[in-house]
Parts: sequence; C-alpha cells; structure tokens
Amino acid sequence: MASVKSPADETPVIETEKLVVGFGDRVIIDELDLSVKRGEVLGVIGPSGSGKSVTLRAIIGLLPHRSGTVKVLGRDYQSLGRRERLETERRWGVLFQQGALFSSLTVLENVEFPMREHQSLPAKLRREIARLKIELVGLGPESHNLYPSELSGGMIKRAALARALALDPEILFLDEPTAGLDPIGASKFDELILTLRDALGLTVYMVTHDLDSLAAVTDRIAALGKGKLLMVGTLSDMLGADDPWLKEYFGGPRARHLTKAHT
Ligand SMILES: Nc1ncnc2c1ncn2[C@@H]1O[C@H](COP(=O)(O)OP(=O)(O)OP(=O)(O)O)[C@@H](O)[C@H]1O
Repeated sequence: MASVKSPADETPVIETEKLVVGFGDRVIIDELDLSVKRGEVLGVIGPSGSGKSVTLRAIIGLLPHRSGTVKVLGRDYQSLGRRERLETERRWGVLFQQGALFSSLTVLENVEFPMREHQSLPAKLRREIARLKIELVGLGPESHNLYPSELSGGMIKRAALARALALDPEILFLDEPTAGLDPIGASKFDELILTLRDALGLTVYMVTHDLDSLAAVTDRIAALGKGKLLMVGTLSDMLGADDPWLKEYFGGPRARHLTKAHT
C-alpha cells in the first residue's frame, strides 16, 4: 500500500478554509475545509457534479472564490500580485482531464512550453530537459516529433504528465489521470505516479473515479458531496463509512475486491 512508505509529514501544502465557489446564484463549493500534507497522495472522489474539478480549479487559481481562503505552499494565491502568482505557479504542475496538450505543437514542443514561459534557458538545454522529462514518463524518443492527434490516449496522458513535470514542481494536480485508459494502461500510470512521488518527493492531489487507482496510489481520500466534505480518511476508513453515497460507492460490485483486500 502507498501509505506504508509515504514520506508525508504533517505540514499542509494545500489548505482550504471555508472555501466557497459558485456560478451565478449556484453555490458549488460550500465552506470547504481541506488540507493536503507534504508528500502525500490525496485522492478526491464524489458523485458526478459534486465539485471535484471546480475545487481543483479554485485551488490553482483558475476560478475565483467568493469567500474563504486557499493556501498553496503557505501562500494565499488570490491575494498575490502577478509576479508572486507566476512564482507560485511554477511550483505546481497540472494534468487536466483530456491532457490539454497544444494540438499545433509536437510532444517535445509541448513539454518545452512551460520552460519557455517561465524560464530563460538556452534552447539546447531546454530541449535536453524536455527529452529527460519525456523519458521519465516512459515515452520513447520516437514520440518527440509526434503531434497530439498522432498519440494514443495513454501517450497523451504521459506527454501531458511530462509537461506538468517540466518545471520540477512540488505539487502535482491530476484530474482523472486514468480516465479513458485500459486497465493495464491505468495500472501502469498508477505505478508511474507512485514512482514519481517517491523519486521526486511530490505531493499529489488526484481527482478520480477509478477505484483501483484509489487503492493503488492514495494515502488518504477526501469525498465531496454537494459542495461539502463528506469524509476524509484512508481507504479502510472509507470502506467502513456510514454515508449512503460512500456505502454505495465502496459497497458496489466494482469495489468488491477492495473490500476483500482491505477489511
Ligand atoms: N464554468 C462554469 N460555469 C457554470 N457552472 C459550472 C462551471 N464549471 C462547473 N460548473 C458546474 O459546477 C458543478 C460541479 O462541476 P465539476 O466539474 O466540479 O464536477 P465534478 O465533481 O468534477 O464532476 P465529474 O465527476 O462529472 O467530472 C456542475 O454542476 C457544473 O455544471
């Protein structure tokens, strides 16, 4: 299990306090308190539409919040000036649901992109670093000059992960990283996340619906429901939860093997 050798300590690197996010007259996230410790992998689950992606986007500053605070690496992002924001953004990498690679750039150019934006490195060095990141995520050199439309789903995820790692982040945000992958591809991706976490000391915030991924990768799980935190705890805690949605989620036929392994 991931939790056995987790290097997590108690310092929160992501912290929301009474976070409220809404659109028009709809409140999507309602006074959410959530904290992620350094070095841990937190899985975020919840029914479709419960606000998992909205929370992620609010934490990384892509969505404004109405009230409450979001602190990442000890800084309240919303109160930062432009320069400090850019400095903070360099310290995290994001893997969006569909990969969000630039379709007009090759894999190599996509991975170089954040370095172009945030660093002033000589072109040769930038290219060399991009090659290393691509190798790190398990893509071969034959992928370098391919465009996103020429990649398989698994390759897109890996290329997007290489781009998320381009600036040597401390935190990795993953939005459904294994969605759309076949079970073998998904479990390889899980292994990759754990290897990277252990090798690079990353903190990982992972939104997922994937039960196997939750079991393989996470140290703790936060369950959202109707904009609130239903529960936070280990997989074993989740398997013993009283909440009706959690009972159904972890008690359903797809979760039976987890129940056998963890209770
Ligand atoms: N830009 C937006 N404008 C208006 N409403 C939005 C916007 N983004 C998200 N929402 C609404 O916020 C709610 C939560 O969306 P979110 O994408 O966070 O759900 P989710 O929990 O990630 O769902 P899923 O598991 O299906 O991906 C949904 O009702 C969605 O319609």
